[in-house]
Amino acid sequence: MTQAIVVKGLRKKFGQREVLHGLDFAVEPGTVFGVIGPNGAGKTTTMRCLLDIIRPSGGSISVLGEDPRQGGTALRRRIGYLPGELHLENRTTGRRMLEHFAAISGPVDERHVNDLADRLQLDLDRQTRKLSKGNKQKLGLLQAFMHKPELLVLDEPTSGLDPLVQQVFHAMVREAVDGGATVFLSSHVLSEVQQAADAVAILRDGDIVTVSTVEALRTAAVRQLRFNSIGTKAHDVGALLARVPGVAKVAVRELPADGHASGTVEATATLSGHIQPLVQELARLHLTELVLEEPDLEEAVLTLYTGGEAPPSTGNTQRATQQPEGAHRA
Ligand SMILES: Nc1ncnc2c1ncn2[C@@H]1O[C@H](COP(=O)(O)OP(=O)(O)OP(=O)(O)O)[C@@H](O)[C@H]1O
Repeated sequence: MTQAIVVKGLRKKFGQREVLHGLDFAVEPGTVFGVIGPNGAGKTTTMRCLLDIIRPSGGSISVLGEDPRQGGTALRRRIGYLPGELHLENRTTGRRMLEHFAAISGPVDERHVNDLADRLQLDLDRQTRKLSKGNKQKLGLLQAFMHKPELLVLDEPTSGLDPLVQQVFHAMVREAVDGGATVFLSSHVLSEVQQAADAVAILRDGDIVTVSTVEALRTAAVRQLRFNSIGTKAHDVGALLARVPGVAKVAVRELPADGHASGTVEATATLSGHIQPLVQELARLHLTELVLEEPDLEEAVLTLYTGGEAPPSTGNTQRATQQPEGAHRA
């Protein structure tokens, strides 16, 4: 099947300043692809190129099998777009505004619009100028989803939404994907995309640092490990931990007898990578306590933003994108 989006060597200059330095990525149809990166990384610029709102300075783009520069209105109708900053006409209602968008985007089932408005708890008959930031965002989402497009391009879709409405949004994304649509969304925080995305591209200063699954990020992230064991010398526990791949910062000590079984050894360490080798080694010990914390994915991504080592890319991703050659820059 044709990939929903293929981007090769995408460059964009504003004046003399290049802000996208040759992006490569591909998005499989029927998947959710998240782009995360700090402010100014180039997420919005990439999306605008996909929609032919701005023209690339180099490279090639294919969206739903077409060059956006050639696709015109027919291609645009197949796409639902939520811009980062939605400009609303002030003297109108949400409903009027949606009618105006529907005239551009093609036939829209009114019952579907009302259903989405109900789920998002959005009053379509209010004046748009009276809408709060969150309600404006809901209106933006509604205009992106209402014509059931094949591709949704969503710039920071959960921005300004409260947690309950974010859940509604995630359900809408799942339903769209179940119906065969592809979703390309951006965020500056991982927690917003990790729930929805099959694959995540991390963008930093106009370069893709890595394309990875959330699962791969989780595996690469650092977890804190702490356990107590009895019947083994501290030295032996230290030696055992040293054999486990991905274990670092090992500290072992024998605890004083008060409050603990005599000969209790406390160990702390960090683990990055797979858990199984650690579990195998720990099975040799007599543990009385064990804590392996959830990995801090935000921390893992921050490391990538600031120039740390990239996690393994998704050569093995089934539903999501392949790692295109040249896209990996550690
Ligand atoms: N029209 C423009 N003219 C000049 N520079 C621009 C223009 N649009 C974007 N830029 C610059 O391009 C870079 C990337 O901006 P972009 O808006 O794509 O980043 P972003 O990742 O979407 O960030 P944010 O989360 O803040 O929206 C920034 O340095 C920005 O200042």
